[in-house]
Amino acid sequence: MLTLSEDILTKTIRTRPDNSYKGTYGRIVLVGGNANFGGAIIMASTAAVYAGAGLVTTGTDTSNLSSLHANLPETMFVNYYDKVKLSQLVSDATTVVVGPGLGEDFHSEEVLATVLANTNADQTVIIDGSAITLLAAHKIDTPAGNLIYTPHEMEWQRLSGIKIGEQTVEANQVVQKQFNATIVLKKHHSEIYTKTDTYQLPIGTPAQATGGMGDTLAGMIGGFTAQFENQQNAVLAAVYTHSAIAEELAQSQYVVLPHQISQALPSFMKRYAN
Ligand SMILES: NC(=O)C1=CN([C@@H]2O[C@H](COP(=O)(O)OP(=O)(O)OC[C@H]3O[C@@H](n4cnc5c(N)ncnc54)[C@H](OP(=O)(O)O)[C@@H]3O)[C@@H](O)[C@H]2O)[C@@H](O)CC1
Ligand SMILES: Nc1ncnc2c1ncn2[C@@H]1O[C@H](COP(=O)(O)OP(=O)(O)O)[C@@H](O)[C@H]1O
Ligand SMILES: [Mg+2]
Repeated sequence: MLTLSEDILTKTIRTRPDNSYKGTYGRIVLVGGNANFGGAIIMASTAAVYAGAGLVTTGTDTSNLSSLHANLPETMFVNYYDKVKLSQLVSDATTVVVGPGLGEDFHSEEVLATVLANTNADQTVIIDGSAITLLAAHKIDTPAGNLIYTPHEMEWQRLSGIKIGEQTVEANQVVQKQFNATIVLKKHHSEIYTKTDTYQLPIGTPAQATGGMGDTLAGMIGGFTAQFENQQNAVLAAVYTHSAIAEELAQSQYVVLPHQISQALPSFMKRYAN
């Protein structure tokens, strides 16, 4: 197993060319946030915007609209039950994040099926939270293309069938190959299983153990993959950045709040851009 290092940041984060515009930095759609978990998709969308994604749209329950825009006026909104609009948005996107706060009921399942039915092989699709749990429980076709699953250990148990105590690198690699996808297995010192290599994140702090921290990571992976060309490096750099910012904040804070990671992103990324 390879150890991820700070080098991945300078390898990935690019100085923006003068002659560029918002379309240069990706069109990302984030789908999730039912009436109870609106915060999750707001945090994910915030992370995507603050990581620098060019055009961001949030597909969520209408009850989340005013808090979404009060927190994040940069994002656009679509009612995720509007099948026609959601399908169009997803097919026009470069990058899709689905799952944060989506919930697991019949309606959540329908929204997930609509999203996955409209993705295409040119896109990067990040599957997080409830979307992982739903895929583990129901027969929903997964699309071709660059799929990135971001499970915590219990979500990985549900999806892979490997019990938490038995999630060895070798066992996880076997399932990663069957999925032909990238797996970001989140825990203390998360592991990233790509199509070619396995990496371990050597940083991170229990100050990150708070609800919404993974939702924020999903949005960051979306923001990084939307902008940076090498998709594998973009995932690795997002995972590293998430915990590097947390470690910096934890030097003077007992707990690090997910939205604080997002707020620190523009200045943190500027330090590594080249
Ligand atoms: N503000 C919001 O809107 C928020 C919305 N959220 C959204 O909620 C949705 C559900 O996601 P979820 O992760 O909260 O619940 P679920 O998938 O049932 O997993 C929990 C179960 O797994 C177990 N477990 C074992 N190991 C574990 C590990 N390493 N890490 C974590 N859990 C571990 C754990 O064990 P226990 O804690 O009981 O010991 C428990 O039995 C999802 O869409 C998410 O985006 C949240 O982000 C919060 C903020
Ligand atoms: N003790 C810890 N050390 C390092 N990172 C942690 C620790 N606890 C949680 N994290 C990180 O916080 C995030 C939690 O993700 P997740 O469980 O999906 O949260 P949520 O769904 O509430 O947003 C992951 O990136 C995980 O690696
Ligand atoms: Mg989560």
